[in-house]
Amino acid sequence: HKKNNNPGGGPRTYPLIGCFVDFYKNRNRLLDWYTELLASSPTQTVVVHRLGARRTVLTADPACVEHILRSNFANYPKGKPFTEILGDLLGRGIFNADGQLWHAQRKLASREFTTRSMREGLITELESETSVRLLPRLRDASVTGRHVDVQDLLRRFAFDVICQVSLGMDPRCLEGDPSNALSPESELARAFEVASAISARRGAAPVAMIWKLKRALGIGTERKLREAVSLIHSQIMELIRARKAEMEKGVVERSNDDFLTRLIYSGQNDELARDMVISFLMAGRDTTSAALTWFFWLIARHPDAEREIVDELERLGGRLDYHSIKEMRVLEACLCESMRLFPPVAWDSKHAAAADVLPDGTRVEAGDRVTYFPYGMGRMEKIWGEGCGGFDHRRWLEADGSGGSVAARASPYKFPVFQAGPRACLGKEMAMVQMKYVAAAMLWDYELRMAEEQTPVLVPLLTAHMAGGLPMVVKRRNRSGDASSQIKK
Ligand code: HEM
Repeated sequence: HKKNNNPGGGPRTYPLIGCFVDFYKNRNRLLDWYTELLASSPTQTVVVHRLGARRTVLTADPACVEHILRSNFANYPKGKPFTEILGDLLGRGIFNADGQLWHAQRKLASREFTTRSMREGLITELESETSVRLLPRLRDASVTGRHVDVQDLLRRFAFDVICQVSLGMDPRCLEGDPSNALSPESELARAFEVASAISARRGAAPVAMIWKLKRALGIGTERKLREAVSLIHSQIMELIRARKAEMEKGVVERSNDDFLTRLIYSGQNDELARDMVISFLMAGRDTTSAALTWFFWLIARHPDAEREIVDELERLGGRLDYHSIKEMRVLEACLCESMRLFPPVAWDSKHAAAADVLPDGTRVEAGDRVTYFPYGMGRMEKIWGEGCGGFDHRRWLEADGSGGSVAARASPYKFPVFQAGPRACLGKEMAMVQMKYVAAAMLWDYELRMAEEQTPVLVPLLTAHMAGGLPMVVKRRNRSGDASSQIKK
């Protein structure tokens, strides 16, 4: 049932029925199955036709990825099939917009990400969230011996931070006992959880008609989605109203660190401001926590790499200021290596506006879904060499000497975990700073080991979720010549 219908050495095509059977057989290991298909394709691209589903071109070829994301960017918008799926939650926000609407928001948001106040606001927020909430949790666990679900901890942490940075509001997800009821603010976190999980399931549904029908009838998961979205909308609108009132009273400064306040000052209409911050929350919420969850799992299995990270932190005097964070090269290499193997966004799709031919000869038809696949690319021997399925952070350090960023060392088209080209992730620098800060703070004081030997399963929801969480045992670290275990700021 598999035929190479491109005698010039182009990609294999997987036609209707055979593929459907294979798809069903591999439904619980789709990422690895697609990786195998791509590795055996002559050009690391495959075309998948599945009964009832849109024709999909899936590629792990850096030249094709560059073509889609940069050279012929205009032909590969997200497209209606994508924006429809997330539209109820994200509205017209940057994450879900194409064309002029996207371009205008991109310009506005890019300015925000380069401001010093954003950077300073982030570091201040990381300092307090880490010292007041995160580290005390680990200290308790090290004393009581209770296991900690590191994935849950990191997700709560990330939600608190992104809400502070984007909304100037603290949902207190990581506060108090984890078994306690959520604060009213973190009802927002729960609503986001529900809305993004149901939206992700819409994307994975074999036939779009079914969720559309359920939406029209207002039943089942679609009703839950509508309720969650309505809670998110009303909480953020309420926040906008309150912020405006504070502004009128002169209680809030124009230079406030959060994105929402600056959007209001710039004269955005309320609905667009709401949609923009929702996109930021979506983009910044589960991505860093997904990356760090897989990082901690890998590091627990590679004590040599962990030792090198801690040695580097000791050389930097345990400092966590912006400058020291930039200097953490071994840590950055370990983070890049774990994102190579477990990218937070495992795959990402565009929809072709017009017919096209990719650099490897694959023909694209108008309306095709065209997907680049960071998960498969990280495991392609043609890209990373033999044995690339294993963790080896040194591959990122070998070319060192330039003093530049470790992450910048691989072409973004070969390592598109933050996407690449005009629509590349706006939060990349912020994410790297945050992940380095959190990993350094945790590893400086604590050793984290698996509570039980497990081979975790990656569930590619909107981000790479670890099924069942990551239960870990926490032990206080004995550092060489350790006088003080406090983080210096
Ligand atoms: C490890 C962490 C992160 C990873 C791997 C990551 C990855 C990505 C990817 C793959 C995209 C493209 C998605 C698409 O177009 O479908 C994206 C877009 C975006 N990311 Fe990130 N991201 C991370 C963290 C963040 C953070 C912390 C923020 C801050 C709010 C952020 C803000 C954005 C924004 C605003 C976009 C939309 C850009 C546009 O459409 O022009 N990201 N990110």
